[in-house]
Amino acid sequence: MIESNHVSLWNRCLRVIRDNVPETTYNTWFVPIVPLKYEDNALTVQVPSQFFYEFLEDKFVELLRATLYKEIGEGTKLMYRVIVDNSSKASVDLEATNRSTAIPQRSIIRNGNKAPNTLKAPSPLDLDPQLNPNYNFENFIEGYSNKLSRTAGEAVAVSPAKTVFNPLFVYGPSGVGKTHLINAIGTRIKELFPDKRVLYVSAHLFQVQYTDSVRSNTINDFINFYQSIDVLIIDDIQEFASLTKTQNTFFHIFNHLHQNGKQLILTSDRSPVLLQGMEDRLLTRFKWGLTAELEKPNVELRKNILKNKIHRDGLKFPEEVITYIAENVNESVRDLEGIVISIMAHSTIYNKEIDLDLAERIVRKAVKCETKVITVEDIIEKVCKHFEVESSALHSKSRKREVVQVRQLAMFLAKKHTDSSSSKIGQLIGNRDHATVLHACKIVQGQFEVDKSFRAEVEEIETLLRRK
Ligand SMILES: Nc1ncnc2c1ncn2[C@@H]1O[C@H](COP(=O)(O)OP(=O)(O)OP(=O)(O)O)[C@@H](O)[C@H]1O
Repeated sequence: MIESNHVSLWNRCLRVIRDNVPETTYNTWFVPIVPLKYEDNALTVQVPSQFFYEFLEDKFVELLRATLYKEIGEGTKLMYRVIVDNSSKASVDLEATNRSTAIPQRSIIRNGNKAPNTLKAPSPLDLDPQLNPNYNFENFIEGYSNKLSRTAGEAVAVSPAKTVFNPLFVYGPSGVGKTHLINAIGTRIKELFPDKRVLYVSAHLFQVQYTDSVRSNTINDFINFYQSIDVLIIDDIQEFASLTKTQNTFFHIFNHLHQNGKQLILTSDRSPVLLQGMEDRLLTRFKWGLTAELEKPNVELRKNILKNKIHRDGLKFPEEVITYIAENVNESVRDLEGIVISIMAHSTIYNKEIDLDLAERIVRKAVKCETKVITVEDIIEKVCKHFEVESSALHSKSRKREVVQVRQLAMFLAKKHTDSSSSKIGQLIGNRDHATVLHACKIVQGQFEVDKSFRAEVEEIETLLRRK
């Protein structure tokens, strides 16, 4: 077999494949494959993304193997060149059917995000920063909801510990990109300053390491190790809540690093004001630098994130499908990504075009099964618990300010999250009439618009309401 005819070999294979899979599957998964070479009994093909490669390996490995054996010869190997970065066209080569061992190292780095196995300070080049390189600034799409955090993050990345953003405290609900952003900052710092000792660690892992070090009597090593870091990135700091000893140790590490001109980057699912169970001296320090909120992305940002993801994965979705998903999947970016994968899988397995109909069915199912039905009773319970007011007070005639405010908030949330009419809501909350409910909604809406910390409190209650 002459080596230059890889294109004609692949075309022969395509003819066989076309006869064996539905048309949409063929167009989606096989047309974008580009044959690159045939050498040493191996055909190398280029695929547009890691996702693409994994999908082929998962669903069509047998078909591909049988086709290659038939058209090219027994034992022919299939090699993939997987594009991992669309802009630079960076790629990795992988062998077919060897996925578990062949996945590029960069994509499994995070799975091995284990405790540094030596808590003695290794040199910067030996220290694995535990960053996820797939989370970088290039693929962190900017929008109104993340502009402040992103801009501050870029400033910190260029001049770690030299800006006033120290610590940089990023907070926001689940799935809005906190982990992505802080990894992007760490990765950029490592690119600009390879000698800096950068470390990403989840608060959970920090806590586990701390407990281990107490148990094994190596607490000094633990502290020394963390005090040797130049840029310490801790994710989900809210997990330290109520862990007094961990907080105490972290307090000393924080002070040491801050005093010695090192950068701290922290994330939390809520703002410092709402971090209950955290020592005041830590909370004060969290506010020394910049406290930046990552809000839920708006429709426009969701659309851009979707487009970017679809493009990076080498896929094609009609514009109206993208718009539909962006408008209807609005909780977290993670949900958007799940929907894309689901649509691709359905389209392939059931041989359906990717169209509005398919998207609607999948989104409806996903959104429905994740949405908990919220009742007026749930709302009363959560609101009363949050503000430490007896629910009996809500139903009483009390006109005490704090009771009135809690009652009004419960009415507002009931109007927003249930299908009950204003009269029904009034009846269930303090036996009031519908005009009182409408008035309450207006008052709360007004406060919601001007008072950021009130808004944060309400959002926290809403998160609890949605949780199953
Ligand atoms: N602006 C963005 N651009 C591109 N991708 C984004 C953006 N925001 C979030 N994502 C993607 O959404 C997914 C969830 O983001 P991430 O894990 O950073 O959220 P999080 O806020 O840390 O959530 P959690 O608190 O649950 O850990 C990731 O795959 C991330 O890449």
